[in-house]
Amino acid sequence: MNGDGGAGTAVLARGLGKSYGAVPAVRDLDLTVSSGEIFGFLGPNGAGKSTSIGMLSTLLRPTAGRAEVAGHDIRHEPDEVRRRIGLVFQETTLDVDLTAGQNLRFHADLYGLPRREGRDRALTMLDLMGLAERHSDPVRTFSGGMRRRLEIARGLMHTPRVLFLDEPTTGLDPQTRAVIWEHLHQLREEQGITVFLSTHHLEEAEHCDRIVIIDGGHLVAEGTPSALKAVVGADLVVLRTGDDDTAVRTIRERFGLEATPEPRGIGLRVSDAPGFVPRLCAELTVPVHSVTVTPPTLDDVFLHYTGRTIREVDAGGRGTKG
Ligand SMILES: Nc1ncnc2c1ncn2[C@@H]1O[C@H](COP(=O)(O)OP(=O)(O)OP(=O)(O)O)[C@@H](O)[C@H]1O
Repeated sequence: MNGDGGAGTAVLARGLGKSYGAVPAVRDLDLTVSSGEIFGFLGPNGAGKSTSIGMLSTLLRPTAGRAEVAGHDIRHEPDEVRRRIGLVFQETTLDVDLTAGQNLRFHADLYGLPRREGRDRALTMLDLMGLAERHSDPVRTFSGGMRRRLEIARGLMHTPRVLFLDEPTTGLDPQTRAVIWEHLHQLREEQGITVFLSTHHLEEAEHCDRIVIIDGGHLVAEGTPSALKAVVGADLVVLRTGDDDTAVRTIRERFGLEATPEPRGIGLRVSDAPGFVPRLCAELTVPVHSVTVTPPTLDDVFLHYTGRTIREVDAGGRGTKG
């Protein structure tokens, strides 16, 4: 290891940034990712996720700061970094006229793997990604999920220490996403590889050991998904009653809490919903048709730090705060 990250550090960034002309896309990024972690970059469209992965994978030149990946400096030792990383992009880069095995062997040739080693590694990686029996089939016959798994298999051909995945399950249905995640978890177990991914899917971020939340090029929060949600701390309780006005008044008078209108009733945030709901129901004098308790989500965390939800930002285009 060349820098101050230590032997167990896979990715280290200090003050890393990139501007496109006068437009800052990523600002002052500090990161430490441990070897073997599944680490996620969560943020809405335009937050700076692809730019960050581009810099760490040596495809984009930073305009500020420094970073090391697998122990090598991204600016001064880009070849050393490239040898040790795998990359899976948002857009497919497979040759659909070739078979799965040919796509992988082509990659092995690019990395100078001996023929036999390339063939063996291709079989092992196809097996790991659940594609062994499709080895000799042309990629044009593959579903979207199979293509994505094949791209991951290809990214692993040269035994990288860090695998970068830019939005690995975008455009795939929930069931296919779940299959890909099974394979990513298995990959980490069996190969001890560091997985570094970007996503704007909240469910995807939940799979990560640790995430950073990025917005407008800034890191706004960092931690395990559960620790981040614990900061928000409060469950959402939604009530559907026979008389919402009376219910709101009772909640204010008895508990000093302010319930607000929700799409399906009235809602309030409390830190211990399982303990609170029975007391609430005992105090209410109006009919209660339903009570729903929702623990905090990562979108609540995003809202907590930025004042907007990821869904809102994505729906409104490439917005940034302010
Ligand atoms: N080549 C470029 N030239 C100018 N501006 C760019 C370029 N690439 C990205 N940007 C801008 O930099 C900011 C960050 O973009 P980036 O693609 O890194 O975000 P992202 O979080 O990956 O979003 P997405 O998921 O939509 O790709 C955005 O405001 C974007 O418009």
